[in-house]
Amino acid sequence: MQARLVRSLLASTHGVSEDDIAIEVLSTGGDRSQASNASLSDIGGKGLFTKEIDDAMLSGRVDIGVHSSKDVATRLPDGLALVAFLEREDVRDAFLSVKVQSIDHLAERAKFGTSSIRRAAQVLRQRPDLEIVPFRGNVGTRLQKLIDGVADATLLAMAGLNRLGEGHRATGQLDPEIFMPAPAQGAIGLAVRSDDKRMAALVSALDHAPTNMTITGERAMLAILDGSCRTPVGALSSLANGQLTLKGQILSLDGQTAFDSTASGTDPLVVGRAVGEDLLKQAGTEFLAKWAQA
Ligand SMILES: NCc1[nH]cc(CCC(=O)O)c1CC(=O)O
Repeated sequence: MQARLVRSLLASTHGVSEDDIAIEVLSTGGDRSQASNASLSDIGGKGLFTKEIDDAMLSGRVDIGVHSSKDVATRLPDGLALVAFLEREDVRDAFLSVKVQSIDHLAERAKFGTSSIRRAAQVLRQRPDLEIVPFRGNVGTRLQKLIDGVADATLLAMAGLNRLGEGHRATGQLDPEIFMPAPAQGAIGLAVRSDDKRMAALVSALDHAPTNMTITGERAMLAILDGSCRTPVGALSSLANGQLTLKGQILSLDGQTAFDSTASGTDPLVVGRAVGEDLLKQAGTEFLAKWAQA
């Protein structure tokens, strides 16, 4: 579990005992709605996986929020701040099937299980014939659904599988240039109360600077798109010589139309905003209105 990793890093970095750091496990709306067939954006979108943790932080019950960065809204509730990111894991999505080795090998009109509008659009872009079926639940439930034939294949974040020790369940990994990961996928983010300087200092010591740069860029891109765009979004970052190169993509829900943009630079906020603005400009208001999630 990711909170245990954070506790062990905090203890070793600051020379304190793990026993002095208590873990409070809070179930969020996103965890509870796992049996539902609704897509995440139907249930409550961003904030769904963080609300209970945000509330516990604001009330002072907990001091550090441990999140999957991709589940954290681009604007945190007032009084909270993301101050550190652990080294990013594998950013790719994994392909899982008990029948075939890759998307290309799926039979005509096979059932593809995903409740993610990004994954559905990306899959349909490659294979418009496939039937997308809602697919939720924990990893074990999803694997059982594949065995039961509820779907012929699905996609999951490689990072999530690895953290559960289930990386071997992946049939393969998707090319992230084609199946662009969700912005901020694969990185654990740590939040503190904005006025808690002491906790911010303790937590910031765990920050992995290159990860911080890529996540900051991707979240800046998403912040631009969030306001005016409810279509699927993908992002892919790379770092070289202190320069961030960020590729972004937005897609129509049916995957038939996609817009891509790339920018590079040393300031991730500038790079991220540039990619976001360019995507909005390319897509135009008509596209954005047509493919807005209801
Ligand atoms: N939407 C749920 C969610 N939030 C973060 C991860 C994976 C771990 C990560 O990206 O850090 C997942 C599961 C998935 O997309 O397969």
